[in-house]
Amino acid sequence: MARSAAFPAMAPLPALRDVVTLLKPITWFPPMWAMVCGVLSSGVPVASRWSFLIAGIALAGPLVCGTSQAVNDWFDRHVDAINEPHRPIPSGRIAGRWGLAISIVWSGVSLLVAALTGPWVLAATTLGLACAWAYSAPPLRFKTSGWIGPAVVALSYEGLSWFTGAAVMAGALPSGRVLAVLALYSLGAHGIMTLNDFKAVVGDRLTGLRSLPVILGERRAALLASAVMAVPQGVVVLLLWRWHLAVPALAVAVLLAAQLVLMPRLVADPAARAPWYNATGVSLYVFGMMAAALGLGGYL
Ligand SMILES: C/C(=C\COP(=O)(O)OP(=O)(O)O)CCC[C@H](C)CCC[C@H](C)CCCC(C)C
Repeated sequence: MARSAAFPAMAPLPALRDVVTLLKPITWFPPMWAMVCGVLSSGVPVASRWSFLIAGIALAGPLVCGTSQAVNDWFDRHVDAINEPHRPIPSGRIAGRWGLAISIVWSGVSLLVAALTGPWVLAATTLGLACAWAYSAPPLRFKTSGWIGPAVVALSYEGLSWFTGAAVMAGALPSGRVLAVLALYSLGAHGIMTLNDFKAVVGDRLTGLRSLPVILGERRAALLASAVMAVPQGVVVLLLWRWHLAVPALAVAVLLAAQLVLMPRLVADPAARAPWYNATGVSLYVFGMMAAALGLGGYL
């Protein structure tokens, strides 16, 4: 008997190279960096907690962030067929339901590593995975909202990673100063996440995704994203200065001033220049995060 729809042929095993592409290593950097910022901002010597540091960085990057990318590509496979047809799932390199299977297995591996690392990390990982699935998967699919989607990513990428790094090192709730700075950088990251939406405006409009560039128009969304990135950093400068952390305050101020110089170029043509701004302005932003963390931890 020929294979029927009731007994479909098993899709071929994906190549390792395509699985790694699906997990998008380039996206792992922000949460790994935020985790390190959290660790340093706690002021607890890193040498005393090496094993946590390695597990925490692996969870923030390849494991939980990697899972979030696989989940996203699985549930976005129809829109990606328009916007990004070369990706592993729409191109057919990861065929059948392998995209979903990889998302589930990688979630399980993340939970296992987190459980072996400790209760704080397990709680943070569970929350991170819940955000990862809710961001892309129905019924919540937060990414369809231009406000809630970037907020969930910003809070989990920057805030949750920084919080976990600081909380585990200190073995307690981080200080009010650390919480204030991580909250401000999470808020600013909302603007960074909006930059990600300029490349997909056509497909998003066609498929009803209400990203900020779709609902506000590209120029107004770029202006808003610039303000959302800049204002929290300005508040960080004032707070650091108030706490007598003059060197980090000055460092963050100089890095912010350089971003303000770059922003008009972004606003002039956001669709074309968002990748350029990601490489320049956003890099300055993340160096500012590190300067603030080093200041809070007493290193600067
Ligand atoms: C998939 C994500 C962003 C990209 O979305 P978009 O649809 O615009 O994608 P494309 O441009 O590629 O089409 C990220 C979703 C992130 C998620 C909400 C949560 C991730 C959690 C963190 C990595 C936190 C880790 C915490 C740690 C303590 C374990």
